[in-house]
Order: sequence, then C-alpha cells, then structure tokens
Amino acid sequence: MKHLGALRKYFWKYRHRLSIGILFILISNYFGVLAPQVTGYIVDKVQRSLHLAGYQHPPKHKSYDTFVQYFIQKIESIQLSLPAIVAICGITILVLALLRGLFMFFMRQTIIVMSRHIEYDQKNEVYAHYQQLDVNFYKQNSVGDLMSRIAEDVSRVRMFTGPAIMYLINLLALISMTVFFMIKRSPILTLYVLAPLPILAIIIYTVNNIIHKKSEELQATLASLTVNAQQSYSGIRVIKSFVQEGAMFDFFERNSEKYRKEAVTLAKIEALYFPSMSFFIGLSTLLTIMIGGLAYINGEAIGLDTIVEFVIYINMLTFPVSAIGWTASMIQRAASSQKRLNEFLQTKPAIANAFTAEVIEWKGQIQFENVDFVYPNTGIHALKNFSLEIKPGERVAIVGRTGSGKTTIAQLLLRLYDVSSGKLQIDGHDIKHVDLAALRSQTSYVPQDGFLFSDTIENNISFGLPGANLEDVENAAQLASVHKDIMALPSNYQTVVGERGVTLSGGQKQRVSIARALVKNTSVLILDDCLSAVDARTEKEIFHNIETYMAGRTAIVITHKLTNLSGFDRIVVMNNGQIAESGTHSALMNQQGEFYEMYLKQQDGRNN
Ligand SMILES: Nc1ncnc2c1ncn2[C@@H]1O[C@H](COP(=O)(O)OP(=O)(O)OP(=O)(O)O)[C@@H](O)[C@H]1O
Repeated sequence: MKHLGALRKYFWKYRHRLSIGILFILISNYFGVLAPQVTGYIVDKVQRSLHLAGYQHPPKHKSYDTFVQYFIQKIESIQLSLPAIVAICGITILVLALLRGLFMFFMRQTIIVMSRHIEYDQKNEVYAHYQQLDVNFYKQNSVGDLMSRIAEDVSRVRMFTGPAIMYLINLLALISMTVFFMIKRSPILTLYVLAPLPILAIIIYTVNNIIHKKSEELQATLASLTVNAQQSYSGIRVIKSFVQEGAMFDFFERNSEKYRKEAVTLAKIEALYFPSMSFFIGLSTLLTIMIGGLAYINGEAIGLDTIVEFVIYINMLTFPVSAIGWTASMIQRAASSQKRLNEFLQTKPAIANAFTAEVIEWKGQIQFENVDFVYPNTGIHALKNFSLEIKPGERVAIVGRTGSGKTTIAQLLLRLYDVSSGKLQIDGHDIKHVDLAALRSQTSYVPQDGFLFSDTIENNISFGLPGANLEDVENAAQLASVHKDIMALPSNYQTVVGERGVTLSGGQKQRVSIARALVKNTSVLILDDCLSAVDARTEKEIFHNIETYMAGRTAIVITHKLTNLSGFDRIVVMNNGQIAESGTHSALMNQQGEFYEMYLKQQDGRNN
C-alpha cells in the first residue's frame, strides 16, 4: 500500500476535482438513505389510517432525518387524503432516486475523469523517463516488460485512482449513513441485522486473497503467452523457413492449456463469491423480518415501518458490500503495479548531463587515451588500453574481425556508455563534461541496424534534422545513392515504409538511414558497417558522393569491406579490443600484416 503514496502528487494536483467528487458521493448517498425513511413513513401512515385489525400503534418516532421530518410536517399540515399522501410520497421517492442518480453521474464525471487525467500524466511521466534512460537499461529489460509498464501497470493504477477510490468512498459514506439511521431507529435490531456482516467481510477478504493470488498466476501465464506470440510474429520468416510452425504451435498450445486450467480454477473460486454474498445479505434480511416481527408481535417499540426501512437499507448495502472484495483486489493490484512503476521511475540513468556540462562547438578532434571498456551487463572486456587520436577533418576507416570492438568505439563516442577507465576527449574536453544533446546533435551516426520508423521516407530522413525541407531530404538521399530507388517507389518520398507500408530491401534501408544521418550536416560522421547490404558498385558511388561532403569533416567508417578504402587518411585494424596496426592503405599493404592478409582473403573470396 505504501507504494501508492507516490500518487499523492497527482491527488494534490487534482485536489479540487477530488474534493468535489467526494462531495457528490456524499450528496448522492444522502438522497439514497432518505428514500427508505419516506417509504417507512407511508407504511406507518397507511397502517394508522386504515386502523388495521389488531394493529397496535407503536409510539410515533422522531428518528427521521431533518429533511424527511420537515417533509412529513408539511404534508400533515395540509390535511390531504390518504391516496394523495401516498402519491406525493411516491413522487418524492422517485425524485430522490433521480437526484441520487444525478449526483452519481456527477460523481463519475469528476472522479473517473480525474483518474483519466492522472493516467495521462502518469503515462507521460513514464514515457519521459524511458527517454532519459541509457542503452544499458534497455539491454537489461525486455521490450515486453517496458510496454507492459506503460500500458498495463498504468491502467491498473488508474483502476485505483478512479473506480476503486470512488467505490471505497461511496461504500464508507453509504455504510456510515445507513448505520447511523438504523441505530437511530433501533439499536438492538441494527445489532442483530448487521451481525452476519463481519463474517461476510472475513469471507470476502479470504476469497478475495485467493482470487488475487490466482489472477497473478494467470497474468504471468498470459504474459508468457503474449511474449511467445510476439516472437512468433516477429520471427515468422525464420519459423517458416525452418518449417517449425508445428513446434511453435505445440509450445503455444501447452502454454494455452496451462492458461485455460488456471482460468477455470479462478472462475470456480469467483463463482463462490456472489452466492456467499447473497446468502449473507439474505440472512440479514431474514433476521430483520424475524426479529423485527417478533418484537412487533410482542408489542415492543418496533413498527412495520421500521422493518420495511431496515429491509431496504440491507438491500442498499448489497452492492457496496459486494464491491469490498473487488475494491480491495483493485487496490492490491494497483499497489503492485505502482511498486513496479516506482522501481523503474527511481532508476537513475547511468549516462546523464554532468552539472558542469558545457555546450561546445565540436571541430571534430577525438582522443582515446588508454581506454578500457567493460560492458556492464555482460562483463565483456570490449576495449583494452585503447589509444587513438583523430584530427579534425581526418577520414579514418576502422576494420577488424567481428567482436573486435569497432562498434564499441562508436558507442563510446556517442556517449551511449561511459569508458570504464582511461580518458575520452573531444576537442580537448572530457566527453563526460560535454552537454549530451550538443554532443549527439553534432554527430551523424548510422548504426548497423538502420531502424526505420513506420512512416514516410521523407519523415524518416528528415528525422535527422527536424525542420528539414524536401530539398535537403533529396540532397541527402542523392548523397546516399538512394534517390533513384525512392523515385521508383509508388509515392516517391511520401511512400510509407515499415510495418504499415512498402518493405524496402536491406540495402535500400541502409541507404535511407545514411541519408537520415547526412541531412544533419554535422562536423563528425560515423558510419557503422552500414554498407554491408550494398553492392560494391553502389558502395563506391556512395563513397565518391560523400567524398566532397566529407571534406573538412571528421569521418569514422567502420566496415568489413576492405576494397574502396584507399581514399581514407588512415585505416585502423582492431583485434581483440586493441589496435593491431594502423596506417594508410598503401602502408598497410606494404607492411603485409593483418590488413594485408584480410584484404587478400577477401579478394580470393571474390575471385572464387
Ligand atoms: N551491448 C552489449 N552488451 C554486452 N556486450 C556487448 C554489447 N555489444 C557488444 N558486446 C560485446 O563486446 C565485444 C565487442 O563488440 P563490438 O560490437 O564492439 O564488436 P565489433 O567489432 O563491432 O563486431 P562486429 O564487426 O561483429 O559488429 C563483443 O565481444 C560483443 O559480444
């Protein structure tokens, strides 16, 4: 429960709405408890007027609410016939019911609407926090988990801030008002009639706890089913090509069967809930009639009107009391969801702007000095005592075997991670003291997996530079040698790509993501093996196109393709997190070392 304390700020923000909502709940219940009293009055009035045989008039009581008392005085002062009094009382009961309904409507309008506002604020808070967290956080948490926090957990919390709060306050208001009037009328009858309710409360609580536990298990099974289905859809091509549809289906069916069994058990337990409720409410009604009836026969101060009133009160309590378990379960669920949200919202991003962070105009100088880097989630030592200086405007190709640390260099330069030891400086500033947004906005980075959004090509490219016009976008596409491909698409730059639209080839995707980086027009360009799916001729064309573009800019090109590297100022060969050799293309070829060997192997591969 303490976890829900985090919602205080929202309740404070919407305190006016909440207070008005509570007022509406009180008013609607107030009108609710008046109706039984007016009914009791008619019963009493009819009995007294008809002088029923053997009816011993109990003394007139004055335990009505002030409003009802005033209403009775008014009616009795006008000397009306009995049918007229009955009709007026009937209309009054109808008006009270309408007023009750009207205020219930207002109550929902304020409290449920408030919960929707809180849900909106909370979703934005969670989303804003997601944006701040570093890549390591995303490595440690699955997409499904992140999605369920923003969707499911926030919705569960909304069930607390809206319906649960509303039913809880409604229940407290109704119970206290009815019990107040019942005690006022007959304390002893109240005691007998309410006696079964604590037993009912204990049963509800116990059954509810079991329901809660079972539904948690059910949720977990459902989550694993969903992840399984999600993976099947994402990996459908792999599943089909390996003819594994049957195996996937069996796996899904087994999980489904588990889900079915758990759901059936839950349904059986839930089936117990309402019958036991009805039993105890029925028992209370029975006790009212029996004990009240006996007291009446014995001539005690209990009239038929009191019995009628009590029966109505008891029935009014049915729904709110039956909602206790449901409300408690909603509160429990909301508390566990809020706990998950709190854990996540309290996660501090490992990479954040230092207090003293400076916005610099990056000229493109880069210096790694004895850098060691260990991936925090796996402990893999990706860079070892790595030193490299790149001058502004220098064009450096980084090559090497897979897993040798090339991408890691790019990730450190974008400060997606911080170095574990050693120094990384840009233009002589420690990268940790450079404003993050300034650093990243001055770097054009094309990652290996050039992810495209399900949007138009124009928007995908201009994403690199919000506010870029179509001319900028086309220029960037031309530099990335993808303009012709785009013009061949059905709606050119307005063609929607991704899930909702056209599927681009691997090479086209890579080139669109290169265009997205080039449109940024920054002093540093980092291409991370983003030409792997591009044929040699197009690759040559791209290098040629961006040669002039690169003039005066620092360019780091990570690649596995060793042809076309003669135009680079330097080639750095990585091996196991360290530089194996570095130099110009001709120097490395003359050296006949690792680069030379890799180059020859690649040439052999091509010729064979
Ligand atoms: N996000 C990560 N979390 C943990 N370990 C990682 C992560 N990324 C890379 N590694 C590990 O760090 C080492 C260096 O990886 P890196 O991606 O820098 O190599 P690379 O030279 O770019 O390889 P490739 O040419 O295959 O892209 C590898 O052993 C890899 O498994």
